[in-house]
Amino acid sequence: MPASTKGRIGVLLVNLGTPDSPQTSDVRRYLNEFLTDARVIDMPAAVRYPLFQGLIVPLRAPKSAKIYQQLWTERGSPLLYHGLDLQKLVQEQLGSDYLVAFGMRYQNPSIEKALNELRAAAVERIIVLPLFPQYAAASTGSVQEKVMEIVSKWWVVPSISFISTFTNDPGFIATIVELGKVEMAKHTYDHVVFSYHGIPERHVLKGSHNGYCKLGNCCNSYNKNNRYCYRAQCFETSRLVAAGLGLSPDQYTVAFQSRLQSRLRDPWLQPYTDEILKPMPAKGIKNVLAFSPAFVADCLETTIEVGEEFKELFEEAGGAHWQLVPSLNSHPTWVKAVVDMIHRN
Ligand SMILES: C=CC1=C(C)c2cc3[nH]c(cc4nc(cc5[nH]c(cc1n2)c(C)c5CCC(=O)O)C(CCC(=O)O)=C4C)c(C)c3C=C
Ligand SMILES: [Fe+2]
Ligand SMILES: [Fe+2]
Repeated sequence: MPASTKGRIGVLLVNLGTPDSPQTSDVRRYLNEFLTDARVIDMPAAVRYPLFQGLIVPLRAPKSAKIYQQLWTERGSPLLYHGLDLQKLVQEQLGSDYLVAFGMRYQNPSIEKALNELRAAAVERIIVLPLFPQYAAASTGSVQEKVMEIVSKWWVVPSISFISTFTNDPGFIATIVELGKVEMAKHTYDHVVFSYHGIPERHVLKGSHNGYCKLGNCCNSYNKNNRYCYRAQCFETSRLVAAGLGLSPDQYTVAFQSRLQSRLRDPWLQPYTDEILKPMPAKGIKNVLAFSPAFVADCLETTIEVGEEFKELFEEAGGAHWQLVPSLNSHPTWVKAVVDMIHRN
């Protein structure tokens, strides 16, 4: 019998990143790394570095640090500890044929450290799962570029595969539906808002396959031509979750948050969440259930922006009840969905 070359399969789970602490200096270091990434700020380096490292980050870091201080817990940043919990639970379910590592695109634990753990274990191949349900060049694409940059320097490069989108993954959708039903059992809602992290419209158009995507009705169906169109993916996730919750199209709105547009004067995906929620109470929509399906773990953009800032705006406009549905975090249905995605790969 020839000797078997079969080894463990490496799994790399990656999320975006977070500062090491909520102190301004750590937030500045994190934002400097994040906002000088050419996939996030797609300007020439000669403009990007002076504008962001020299001007925007120094102004933003103290304000962001205050928000991170609100978000921080005894276990640190939620994005980090939920990622580590997910890693542990997925490892337990996959068993010893697999080795699961966790890394962050920006700051710590770094992707390089996580990949080195897999390399030290001589894994047979590596499956990379960026924890962004909808593909965007600024999130998934950036993780892919970083992974390829690191492994391209290894003398021996094992087989590597990427799970680039899971926007319509049945287990992912089922978990959001389950979490939504828990909230709907506690309260009656007039309307549902799906609020996604925004990106500049330009980013969507740059990824348009043969000019298929024009930011119009083209994104209303999800097909082979717009598989990686961020806008079409956000609509697809929303449609599937709405179907799971038994909502008709007039019972929900898809919107986009977290724009940097005011400073860069660049249109981002619309409508903007903070703008659509203000007129709702005057139209009789007083109770809103909000989902954040671009994030698999609670973070600054969910807990603070959707859970607190939008709630405040909605109540100021006359709304009675604004409720954020928690993220998937380490929900058992989500852990199983990740395990299933790995097995299918
Ligand atoms: C869901 C995927 C994400 C995409 C796409 C994305 C694009 C993108 N983001 C910025 C600017 C900022 N994002 C910030 C925080 C942040 N972004 C994501 C995810 C995506 N970003 C997450 C998960 C988080 C939260 C991190 C946490 O620790 O909780 C921030 C920092 C927060 C702040 O200072 O307000 C900025 C800035 C751009 C410009 C962009 C695409 C072009
Ligand atoms: Fe972001
Ligand atoms: Fe599109």
